[in-house]
Amino acid sequence: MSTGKKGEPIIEVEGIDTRFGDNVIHENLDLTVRRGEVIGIVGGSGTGKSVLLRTILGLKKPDAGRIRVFGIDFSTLSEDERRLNEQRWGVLFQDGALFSALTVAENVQVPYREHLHLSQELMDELAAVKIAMVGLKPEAGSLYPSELSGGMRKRAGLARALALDPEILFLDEPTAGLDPIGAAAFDELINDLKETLGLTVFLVTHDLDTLYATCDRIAVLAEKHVILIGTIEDMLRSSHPWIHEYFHGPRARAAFAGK
Ligand SMILES: Nc1ncnc2c1ncn2[C@@H]1O[C@H](COP(=O)(O)OP(=O)(O)OP(=O)(O)O)[C@@H](O)[C@H]1O
Repeated sequence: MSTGKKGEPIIEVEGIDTRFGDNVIHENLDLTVRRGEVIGIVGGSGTGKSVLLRTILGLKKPDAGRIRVFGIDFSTLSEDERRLNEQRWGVLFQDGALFSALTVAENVQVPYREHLHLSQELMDELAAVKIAMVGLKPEAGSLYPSELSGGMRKRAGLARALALDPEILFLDEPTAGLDPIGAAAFDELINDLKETLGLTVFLVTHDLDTLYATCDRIAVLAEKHVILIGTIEDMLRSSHPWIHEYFHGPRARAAFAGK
């Protein structure tokens, strides 16, 4: 569901500092994400990609600076207003974070139970739609997470992230642990969802194929802030040592070969 204009700022991070004790993760970090784009967040291990995602979601409070999502500074909202607006985004954490004691359909229904008052029949119908939307067969709804492959678990997690028709989808390493065919299928799914639902996608990834296949823009985290934001072409032109190594290294050449 898209309620704003494509291209308008949907996530605005202004001058944030983030610390754990003396460990400074972000310093004066700026980032603007536009409605309707898929933005890939890349950077070396430990540069604070996941922490940035968690900070935008309000799970970690920045030590300085301001964050607005949908034009709203969530830190100024009451608990009720915050919960209401949080329904406007969906999150797929790295491990899928499914409840192991619940079936796929029950997992997808968790946000309905949490935020809405719907009949069981309606929740079953809505969950079936989301399960179909992520390319799982209807039978998958009655399976438990332990009965799913890694790729199916990611899709099930995605179905739950999409349960409340979010405007923004946050994905943390969605293709990690998938084989190349499963990862490519997941990339295609992200593109389909972006096209059909007009979603904005905030994607933390190391996967060069995913970057190439799905991202409109890429933001590179290094030296405690976003050092470059732009298209793949902008990345390829950069002479920054890490960016050059990452986008011109042997794995990059393989990912971009023939494209
Ligand atoms: N809860 C926490 N308490 C203390 N330090 C933390 C916590 N979470 C993250 N950190 C530290 O923040 C830094 C950035 O971590 P983060 O997980 O964001 O990195 P990343 O860029 O996502 O790395 P990777 O690519 O390896 O997943 C690391 O030095 C990490 O040790």
